[in-house]
Amino acid sequence: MLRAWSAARVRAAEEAVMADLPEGELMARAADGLAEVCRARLASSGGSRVVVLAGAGNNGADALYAAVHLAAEGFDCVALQGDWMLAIGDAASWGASGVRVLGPDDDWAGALASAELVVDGVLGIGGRPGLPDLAAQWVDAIPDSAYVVAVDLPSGQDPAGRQVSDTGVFADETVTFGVAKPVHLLPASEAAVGRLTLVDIGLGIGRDGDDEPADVERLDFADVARLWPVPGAGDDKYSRGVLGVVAGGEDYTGAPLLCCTAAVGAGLGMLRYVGTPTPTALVRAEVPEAVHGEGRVQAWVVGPGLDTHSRAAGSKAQLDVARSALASDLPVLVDAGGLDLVDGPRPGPTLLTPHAGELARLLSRLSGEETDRETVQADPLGHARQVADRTGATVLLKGATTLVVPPTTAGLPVRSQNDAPPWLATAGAGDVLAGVCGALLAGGLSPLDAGSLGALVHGVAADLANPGGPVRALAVAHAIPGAVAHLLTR
Ligand SMILES: NC(=O)C1=CN([C@@H]2O[C@H](COP(=O)(O)OP(=O)(O)OC[C@H]3O[C@@H](n4cnc5c(N)ncnc54)[C@H](O)[C@@H]3O)[C@@H](O)[C@H]2O)[C@@H](O)CC1
Ligand SMILES: Nc1ncnc2c1ncn2[C@@H]1O[C@H](COP(=O)(O)OP(=O)(O)O)[C@@H](O)[C@H]1O
Ligand SMILES: [K+]
Repeated sequence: MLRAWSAARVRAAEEAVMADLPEGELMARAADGLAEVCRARLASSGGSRVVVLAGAGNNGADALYAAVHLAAEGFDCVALQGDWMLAIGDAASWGASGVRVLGPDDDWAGALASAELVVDGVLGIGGRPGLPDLAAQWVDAIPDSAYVVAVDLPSGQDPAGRQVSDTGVFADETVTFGVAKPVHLLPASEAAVGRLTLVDIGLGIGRDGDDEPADVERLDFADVARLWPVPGAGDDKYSRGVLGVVAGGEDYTGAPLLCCTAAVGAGLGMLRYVGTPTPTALVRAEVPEAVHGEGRVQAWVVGPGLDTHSRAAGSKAQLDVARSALASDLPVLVDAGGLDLVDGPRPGPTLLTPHAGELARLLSRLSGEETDRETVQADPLGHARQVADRTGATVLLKGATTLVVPPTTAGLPVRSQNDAPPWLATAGAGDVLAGVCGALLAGGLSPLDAGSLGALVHGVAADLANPGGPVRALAVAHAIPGAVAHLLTR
């Protein structure tokens, strides 16, 4: 599992460690690690010209110290300085160490034009989203052919990973110190990070065996084996978990098929389906494992393809089951149409699985203030958190990066999963996700684990279904059993 800590917690950890270290030791470790990565990238590309973008803070100092190492080894190192003082040293002192510093009136554009490696040390965890004007000009002038290494984080991006910035650096690689930060994992900024490389500087957080909750977590493949409910010899279908699915209607007949196919494929003890006549006939034909009608279950999925306003035959009875599931103290996953039935906290563990448009609609209704999809996408974490806090539910916000956000009072980390190819952005993929996560809830997982593990497996299944090419949702559903086996036995 990759874990990220907020800037405030990283600073506190740095201060604690620095109290026992000689002055400058932590920065020296950071600069050594950064120089090592730069050296390796230059060796593999055969490049020799390095340009450092030097900001006014310690981030700039890290980059400059790394450049001193590289200059001593014969690389041609130039640093760009704006109309600001440097945190450590000045043009003359860095020049004496082999790093030529160019100011705003020097030919910095010429230096950048021939750069083979650019080290972005404009802003680190002390940065606010956005860049000073001159730094934005530097970034615009970086040639496409240069390899861009961001120090700690891509400058201009929000260290907290909340706000999208349109003037930030987009790095090929980010070298971060001690532990990852939210900027590296959250959807507003992670696309700017590139390859993430961690350099150990001896911070007291994030060590193996340290179970202090992080701020943001990302499950990796090893976590599947740790968390997936694998049956033992003593299990039977009831002990493994029964999932009730209330989905579909006379209009949307495909969603329940996708959801039920994925749920049984994820390894359920049993599935009970509650629908109107047409999807019921389809589920009977296509998912012979399912039993029909209400009965005892360990968890519910309510909502894929559900039209809460339908007056078609069977709709009222189906809706009554949906409402009683929501009123029960069982775990419930609420998706799509089912989200219209959510008006506040409910008794049992709850996982809401909206996409950005559904989240905006739900939040507008709950708060009485109109919010739209674009507003949600500009701060996905903040809006998911608002819905989590208003409902007491864990909110899984779907997207290229899927967030799983518990309510603040739970004191749990946010999970952020980025396992899916963009091909997964296809109709019905959300119904498949609901089935997988529902199966995990029925297997006894918490909403946080079920949501994040389900998103990971869903993404891997999309890849395995047709590596590198298009996938339809049904193919993703059919790929779930293979994806689980692949991840459990790798
Ligand atoms: N604390 C330490 O001893 C260590 C810090 N390290 C480095 O230090 C960095 C943090 O250093 P700092 O706290 O100096 O922070 P930064 O280097 O991020 O610089 C922050 C400065 O930039 C200004 N600023 C912030 N956002 C701006 C914007 N959008 N436009 C213009 N100016 C802006 C701030 O007012 C502040 O003066 C880390 O990211 C890391 O690179 C490492 O050397 C490891 C050890
Ligand atoms: N660009 C993308 N890259 C990877 N996965 C994506 C991308 N866009 C959407 N997804 C995933 O595809 C699925 C789409 O679900 P959803 O929007 O509910 O569709 P539907 O309602 O048609 O089933 C979600 O799991 C989401 O995380
Ligand atoms: K930086």
